Amino acid sequence: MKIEGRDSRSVWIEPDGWSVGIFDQRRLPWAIERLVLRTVEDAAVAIADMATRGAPLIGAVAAYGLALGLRADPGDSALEQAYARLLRTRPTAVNLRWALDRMRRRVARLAPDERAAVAYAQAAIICDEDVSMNHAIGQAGLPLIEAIAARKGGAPVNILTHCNAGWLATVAWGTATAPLYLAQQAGIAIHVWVDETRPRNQGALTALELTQHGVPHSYIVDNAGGLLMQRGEVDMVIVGTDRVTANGDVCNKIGTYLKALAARAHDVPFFVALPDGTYDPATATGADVEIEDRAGDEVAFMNGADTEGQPITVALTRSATINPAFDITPASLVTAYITAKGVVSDAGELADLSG
Ligand SMILES: CSC[C@@H](O)[C@@H](O)C(=O)COP(=O)(O)O
Repeated sequence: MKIEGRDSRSVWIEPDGWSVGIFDQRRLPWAIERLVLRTVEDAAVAIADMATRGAPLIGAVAAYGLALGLRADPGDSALEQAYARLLRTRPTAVNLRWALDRMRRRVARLAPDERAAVAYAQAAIICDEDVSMNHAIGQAGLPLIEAIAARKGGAPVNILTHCNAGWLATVAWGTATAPLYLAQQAGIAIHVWVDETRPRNQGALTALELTQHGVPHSYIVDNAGGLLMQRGEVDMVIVGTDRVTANGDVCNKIGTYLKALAARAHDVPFFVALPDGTYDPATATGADVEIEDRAGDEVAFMNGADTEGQPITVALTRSATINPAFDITPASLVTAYITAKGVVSDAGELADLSG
């Protein structure tokens, strides 16, 4: 994504050759601030506080977090401690465990003095794969948009997305957004409905990305989607996911389920962009996924910026709050999963692809 006119990934190695850079997503889109991670703890805090976020990016930053830990202490017990610390940062996105398991498998059998260099190389591979996988998801999803565009005779294809499953949730391209960027490159007229996504307003990140890339879009409150579908103003929904279980249930940002219900009621196709690290065949159904309960203050207070871009907090309520961060969309409401290997319509096909 272009940030300050330069193509940037969402995680990178700093010029010193070992510390890890990320954007502080708590400050976006109002301020472009970078954070430098130098320890396992820095990486863990950045993930838990959502300075960095989005299932694939959490996995990538955790991978570098493990490399940072091994640089400081490559011994067996330090490896296990770093693994455990990073794993307990956030419970729902399976990419975290997927990346950490992959890292640990790669380094555990090595002599301690070889581990840090191999860990950095492995984290870089995870990042590069994320970029190519998202591009492949884009290519797989493009014909879905082309088909609707052909039916509409050149009128813009209206695509609704929820949360941020974009460049800033991945290393680059995004999952749900990759088909949109490729459609734009192919000259197809699109318009994106961007859900605000309370309480952390990830829609503002999606809107920032679409602005940077010149993709026409409108930022809408979470509850506008139903009316828009009822009026025939949504041609398709594409969302990302934090985990797809063996039966095809989709765990994603809170509010996704309501969009899927509305889409089914109005015959709007509902697609889930699914990279490899987000598929969890070891978990049977969505009911088996731990849904992250975040602090109620995220609901009671809203962080943003004033008209000058200075940070402000708005108090909304003194009432009790609960803040489940994700929900489960049953497989029965999913039209198809857009994977890097193609578009598949059910859990059986997903299992065949990954096997
Ligand atoms: C490609 S990102 C897919 C999901 O991780 C995304 O939709 C989402 O729910 C992000 O949640 P977040 O709480 O911001 O980490």
